[in-house]
Amino acid sequence: MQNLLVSSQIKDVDTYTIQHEPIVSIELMERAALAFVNAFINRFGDEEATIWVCCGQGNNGGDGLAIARLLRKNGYTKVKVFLANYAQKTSPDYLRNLERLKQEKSEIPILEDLQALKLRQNDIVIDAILGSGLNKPLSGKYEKLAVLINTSKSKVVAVDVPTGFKSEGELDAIYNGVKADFVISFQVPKINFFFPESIKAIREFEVVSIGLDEPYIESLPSQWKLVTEQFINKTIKPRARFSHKGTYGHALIVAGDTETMGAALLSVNACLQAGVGLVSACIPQSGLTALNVSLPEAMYFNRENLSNTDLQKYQAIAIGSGLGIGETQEQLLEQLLSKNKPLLIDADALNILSENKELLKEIPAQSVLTPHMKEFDRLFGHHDNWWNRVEMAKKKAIELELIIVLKNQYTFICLPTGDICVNPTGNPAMAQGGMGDVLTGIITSFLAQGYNSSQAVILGVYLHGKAGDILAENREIVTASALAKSLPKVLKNINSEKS
Ligand SMILES: NC(=O)C1=CN([C@@H]2O[C@H](COP(=O)(O)OP(=O)(O)OC[C@H]3O[C@@H](n4cnc5c(N)ncnc54)[C@H](OP(=O)(O)O)[C@@H]3O)[C@@H](O)[C@H]2O)[C@@H](O)CC1
Ligand SMILES: Nc1ncnc2c1ncn2[C@@H]1O[C@H](COP(=O)(O)OP(=O)(O)O)[C@@H](O)[C@H]1O
Repeated sequence: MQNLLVSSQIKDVDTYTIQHEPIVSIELMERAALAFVNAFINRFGDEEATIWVCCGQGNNGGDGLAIARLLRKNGYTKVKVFLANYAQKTSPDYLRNLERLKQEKSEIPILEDLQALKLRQNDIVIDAILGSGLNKPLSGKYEKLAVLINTSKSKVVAVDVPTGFKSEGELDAIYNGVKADFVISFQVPKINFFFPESIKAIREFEVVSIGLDEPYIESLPSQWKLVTEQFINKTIKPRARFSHKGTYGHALIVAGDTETMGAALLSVNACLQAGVGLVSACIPQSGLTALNVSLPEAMYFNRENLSNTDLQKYQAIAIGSGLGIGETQEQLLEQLLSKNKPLLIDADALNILSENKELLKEIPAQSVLTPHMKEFDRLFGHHDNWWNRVEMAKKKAIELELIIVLKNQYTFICLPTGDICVNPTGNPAMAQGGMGDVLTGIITSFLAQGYNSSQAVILGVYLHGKAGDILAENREIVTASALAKSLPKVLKNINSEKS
């Protein structure tokens, strides 16, 4: 896991690195500019393009000046600098870079008049006006400049963060900052990059290291964590010698209704593909033939027997995928809750909880809820923005001692400890019905295999997205069935890389 930091903490890391490396601040700025330029060249290799580097007067502007100089040095002959000198204050490193640019007679035109900023279709704007130092909404000349950049047809590449974009905290409904096609951000992704509202400001982003002190970053208190591949590799266990089906647990999945039997089958199949030892499908009798034909490995569990069966033999129990809503389903949920065993609660079972909120406190500790945005709001109230929604998920996870998996492009996993783990895998090719049912099956599988709740959820969400990413490399759409089918190979690749 990697700590995600708020802007004030990033400043703190900056200061720490300068003192302890040691390195002078202007050299750190040079390092940031160089990291930006390398990533930029990698992506936008056209040395003939006209590049307008728009610079404010803080350190973001200082980066811009150094970037302009380094691009010129790398063969980009049509670099121009535009100074947005609208502020009273200037940063010392900005001034040093400005002096250097002037002294070196670098042949880079330095413009200050807005009229001179004639942006054309194939030009590139490097946005170094305001970075993570943003401390109030954009207005006046800054806003006018943002409008000019946004209405041009030029490609926009932002340094660290787009001008006017808040790195953390609630994002306003209306965004008036620079809209970047690409952001090259320093050292850590900013928390707000992961919220859907960021689409108004950022099309794509990349994070480049600038050599800030990593152990110090990890030592800082932050409840925001990014799930990393290293964490997954460390956590996942390969299949052991002499192991047998009993080693990998028995899962019970309570799911399906006449019209949504497919959801149950998807979930049960994913549970098998993710490696469970045994799985029993507690589905309506009308689904029995479909189950036997499509998933002969699975067993059937008659719903009539749920109330009088000892469920101790199941290492994991999930309820909800395609379950439907009604008195029978409500009774099933209540019967399971009364067993006082952690559950994974998804889809319609969440909707039943929304209609019967008194049941929330009956959910056993360490249970997992996997709502998408609408299911979450039905449960815990309407939210105008994602920042508040995630804050509420964190609060409820602590209060109810649950793991709340708030699903989206970047899924937020809120743990009872208060930690919010952001999952980086997954992509829009996966935006199709049934994908959540597959996720439920995968997490249930890992729970049955003996991972603790947090591990099972983090592994499940990450690998679900990873499988989707691998498939999306050569297809536009990834179906839920295709994703489930690919899981054994994804798991094999991870375990082979480890050994
Ligand atoms: N460790 C790292 O990651 C490194 C980061 N580096 C770089 O530093 C950047 C951060 O630099 P920074 O702190 O100087 O802030 P920056 O964004 O340039 O502007 C601050 C000034 O803008 C002003 N201001 C704010 N909001 C405003 C508004 N809405 N409208 C108008 N004015 C507004 C505010 O003025 P004030 O209101 O306080 O008078 C303040 O003085 C970071 O993004 C990265 O590019 C690298 O160089 C090296 C290592
Ligand atoms: N654009 C996307 N990028 C990444 N993951 C996505 C995207 N769209 C959907 N998903 C994933 O697909 C799943 C959808 O869940 P859900 O809405 O419950 O699906 P369903 O109820 O149809 O099974 C979630 O895990 C979500 O993270």
